[in-house]
Amino acid sequence: MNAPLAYTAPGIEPDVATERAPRVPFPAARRRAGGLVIEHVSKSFALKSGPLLVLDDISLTVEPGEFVAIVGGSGCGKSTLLRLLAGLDPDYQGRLLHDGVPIAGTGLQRGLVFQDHRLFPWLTVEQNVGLSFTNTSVPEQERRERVAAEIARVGLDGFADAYPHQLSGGMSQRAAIARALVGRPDVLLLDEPLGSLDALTRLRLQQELRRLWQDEGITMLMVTHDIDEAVYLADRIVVLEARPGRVRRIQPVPLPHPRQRGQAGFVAIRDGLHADFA
Ligand SMILES: Nc1ncnc2c1ncn2[C@@H]1O[C@H](COP(=O)(O)OP(=O)(O)OP(=O)(O)O)[C@@H](O)[C@H]1O
Repeated sequence: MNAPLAYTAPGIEPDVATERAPRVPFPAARRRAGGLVIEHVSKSFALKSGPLLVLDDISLTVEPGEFVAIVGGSGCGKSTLLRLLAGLDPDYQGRLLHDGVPIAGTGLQRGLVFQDHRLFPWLTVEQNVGLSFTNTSVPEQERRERVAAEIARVGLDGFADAYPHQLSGGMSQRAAIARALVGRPDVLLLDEPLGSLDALTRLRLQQELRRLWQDEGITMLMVTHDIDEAVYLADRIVVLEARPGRVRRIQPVPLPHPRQRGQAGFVAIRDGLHADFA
């Protein structure tokens, strides 16, 4: 079912838990959904000293099922752009469309994962994941089944009743990913989701994100500071420049998966991107 994994660093073991996890594919119709259009989007914040232009005329089309990474220096507006796409901030100029429909507010069809897991400490993994159903009409029985399936998908079987303080950093991020997946999104918006993890956990979760993307065809839009991670995962890498945030260039990554970090094509793209920030 899954493509064989490439373990690109010594010491990385196959993730047995997720390898064995039952796959509950999302409905096939979802696989043709998840297109995003960012059209001439600008965003300013009102500061005491005057307006701060953070995003300046950003345009980008993300195809359904595409994996796009966004890289750029600190403060160039990466998180701001993701918040707009999530529907968390309606105050911007331009147009944002999800499958042709203007984005207005948050919704289960766009899952959001942050750098910090943002799990509620007083709720179990199961309860945290189930929170996505708040204010929805999904029946109780279906909620329970979908929560259990997503917990299994991210390899947290046996931890449904655990509290966040009983989880490692990587496990907490898996729970956060399960919470985003339980709504069966066609787009995942990932804001540095692996940024707080140790290097080995990070490599493993990169593999799992790739597998999730390949299995489910979810559109992925991921902000990352890690150029290596962007080249490992993305179809295209959007390089933003700062003050104000603008698209400097878009780097395609036409390499087959699973990608080998030592491969000449990989190294050439990575080095080219590093030069952008030299
Ligand atoms: N709510 C806000 N009010 C005022 N300014 C803000 C607000 N949110 C973000 N900013 C400013 O907008 C700019 C872009 O912030 P943003 O968090 O989007 O950048 P980023 O590229 O994600 O940065 P980093 O890589 O450091 O996380 C920064 O100058 C920040 O100070």
